[in-house]
Amino acid sequence: MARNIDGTEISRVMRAEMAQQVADLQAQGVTPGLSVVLVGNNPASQAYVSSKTRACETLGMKGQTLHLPEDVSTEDLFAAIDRLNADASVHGILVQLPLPAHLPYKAVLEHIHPDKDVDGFHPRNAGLAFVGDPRAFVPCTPAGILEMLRREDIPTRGKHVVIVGRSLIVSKPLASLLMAPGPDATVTITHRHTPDLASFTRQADILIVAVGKQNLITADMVKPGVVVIDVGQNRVEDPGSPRGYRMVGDVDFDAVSQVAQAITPVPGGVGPMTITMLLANTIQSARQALQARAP
Ligand SMILES: Nc1nc2c(c(=O)[nH]1)N[C@@H](CN(C=O)c1ccc(C(=O)N[C@@H](CCC(=O)O)C(=O)O)cc1)CN2
Repeated sequence: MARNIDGTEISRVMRAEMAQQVADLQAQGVTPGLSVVLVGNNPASQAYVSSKTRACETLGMKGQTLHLPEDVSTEDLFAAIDRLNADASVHGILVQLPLPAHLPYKAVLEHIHPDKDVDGFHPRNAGLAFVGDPRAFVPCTPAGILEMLRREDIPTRGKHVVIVGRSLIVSKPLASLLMAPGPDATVTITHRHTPDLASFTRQADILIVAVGKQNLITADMVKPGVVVIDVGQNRVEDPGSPRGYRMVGDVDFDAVSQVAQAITPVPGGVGPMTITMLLANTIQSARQALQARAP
């Protein structure tokens, strides 16, 4: 039976460490500030955004939401981002995704000043992360997965990591981080056009699944002793639960737990780590702003 990798508990420990880092910055006259831009009324996005600003406040950071209407124009959104780019009290800016279809999301993400891009989605940060430059803001979900593996003493050196999914915000940065010196993993990326997916997933020492499809990975698709990281966030109707739905990942958790060595649950695995790493990136940004101010 697999042991659970508890992202909520790892986050609790990390956030306690970060509260001290925030206090140290405040003693030097800087309170790390995060601004989250939310466009429209997507209920899941609203929930994630309020988790982010609440988490900031719990640590003594400033967390604010800029809520714009669903039909905001690209020009008005750019103008709002410009104001945040110019505001010295704002160290981190993020635009909550997904955006309404009329907005050009890549151009929007590129509009955020790279020094405040705590999501790490700006091409400058993606490039810096790709070449292993420590100034890069690393996207929060990949950074959180690496931190979980490190804190759980799960070795990556020489291990075969198979990633299912090829997204720009999770899989691609994760692959480059894992194959870098330090983690030293051998990485395979698979995606929807990979024939015979199971022939790849069965080779994995560490299997990372980031697709958004419930029960994509079943017990017969993994080898005994694998470590499974489930990035999926899928809503399943459940009239018996208080919200009328529950969250599940991409992995058939109960069945795969019988075979795996360790596994992240959904909820309570990768999700909380995403927000924790966002706090870490905002603190890093505030520190860099302070250093830039020094004579
Ligand atoms: N600008 C961004 N947009 C989006 C990102 C992102 O990193 N930056 N990621 C996702 C959403 N997301 C954060 O924004 C996020 C998703 C899920 C969780 C989480 O903790 N999930 C819980 C379950 C939630 C529930 O029960 O409703 C869990 O897994 O325990 C955190 C953050 C897309 N957009």
